[in-house]
Amino acid sequence: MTTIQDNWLTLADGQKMPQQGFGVYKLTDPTVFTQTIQSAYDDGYRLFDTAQMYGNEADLGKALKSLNVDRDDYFITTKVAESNQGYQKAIDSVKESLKKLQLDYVNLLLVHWPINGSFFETWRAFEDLKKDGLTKSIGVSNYGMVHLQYLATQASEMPVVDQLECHPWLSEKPMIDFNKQHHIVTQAWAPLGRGRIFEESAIQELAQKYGKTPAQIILRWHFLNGLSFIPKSAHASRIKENADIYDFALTDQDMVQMDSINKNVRISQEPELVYEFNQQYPH
Ligand SMILES: NC(=O)C1=CN([C@@H]2O[C@H](COP(=O)(O)OP(=O)(O)OC[C@H]3O[C@@H](n4cnc5c(N)ncnc54)[C@H](OP(=O)(O)O)[C@@H]3O)[C@@H](O)[C@H]2O)C=CC1
Ligand SMILES: O=C(O)C(=O)[C@@H](O)[C@H](O)C(=O)CO
Repeated sequence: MTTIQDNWLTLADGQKMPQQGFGVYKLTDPTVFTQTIQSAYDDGYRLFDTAQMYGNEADLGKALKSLNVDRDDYFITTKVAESNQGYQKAIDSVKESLKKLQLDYVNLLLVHWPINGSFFETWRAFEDLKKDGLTKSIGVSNYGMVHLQYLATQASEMPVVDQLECHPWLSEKPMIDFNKQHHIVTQAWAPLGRGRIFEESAIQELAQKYGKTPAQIILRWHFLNGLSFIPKSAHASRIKENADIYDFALTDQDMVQMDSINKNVRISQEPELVYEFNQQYPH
C-alpha cells in the first residue's frame, strides 16, 4: 500500500512533483491559515498551490516557515496573474511573490491564464526566471491545444505542466491525451468539482461499494488517470479524508462508470480570455 507521500511524477525537465497537492484558493482567513497548512503537511501533502491572484502568498510563506522543515520537504507552485503578464512585469511580480513566500525559488511557476498581447514576452520571462534559478520548472494553466501549439512556434522550452479545470463533469480526455503526447503533465484544478458533483449516482454507487466518500472516489479516479490533482479544503477532517485514497482500487469497469459522467460542463467561469484568444489565433 502506498501513501500520498510515495506518489511523485517526473516532469519533462527532470524535476519531481508530488502527484497530489493541496490548493489554497479561497483559503483567506490568516488566523487559521498556518494551522490548515500544518494539518495538510501532517497528512502527507507536500505540494501547495497558490497564485498571485489568491492574495495569500504571504500567509503561505508564514505557514511554511512555521512548519520548520527543510526546503526540499515541500513543493510550491505559484501563478502569474493576468495583470502581471509581459516581460518585465512578470519578472518583477515573481520576485515580489518570492518575497511574500519567503522563498529563494518556487518549484513550479505557471502562467495563470493565456492572454493576448504579452503571450510570448511572458513566456520569455518564465524561461529567464528558470535560468536564473527563481523557479525549478515552468508551466501554464488554462491553456488549450491552440495556445500550446502557438507557444511552440517561439518557445525555447515548452511547459512541463498544464493546470486545467478537470473533474468528472469535465473529464478533458482529448486535452489530457494531447498533453501526454507532448510530455506535459495535466494537473486538475477543481478536481472535486468544488463539491457540487457528489450526488452523481455513479459516484454514490462506487462510494457505497468501497466504503469511501464521493470525494475519495473522485480523487482515486484522477490518480488512476495519471493526473496530478490539487483539492482544497479548509477543514482538517476533509483534508485527511482527501489524502486517504491509497488503500483501495477502482476496477477498469469502475473507471468506465466514472468516465461516463462527463458532460463537458464547467463549474467555474467560462474562460473568456481563452475564447478571445482562439478567435485571434484560430486552429
Ligand atoms: N489554475 C486555475 O485557474 C485554478 C486553480 N485552482 C487551484 O485548484 C485548487 C482546487 O480547486 P477548488 O476550486 O478549490 O475546488 P475543489 O474541487 O478542490 O473543491 C473545493 C471545495 O470542495 C469542498 N471539499 C473539499 N473536500 C471535501 C470533502 N472531502 N467533502 C466535501 N467537500 C469537500 C471544499 O469545502 P471546504 O473548504 O469547506 O472543506 C470546497 O468548497 C484551488 O484551491 C487552487 O489552488 C482553482 C481554480 C482555478
Ligand atoms: O482560482 C483560480 O486560480 C482562478 O483562476 C479563479 O479565478 C477561478 O477561475 C474561479 O473560480 C473564478 O470564479
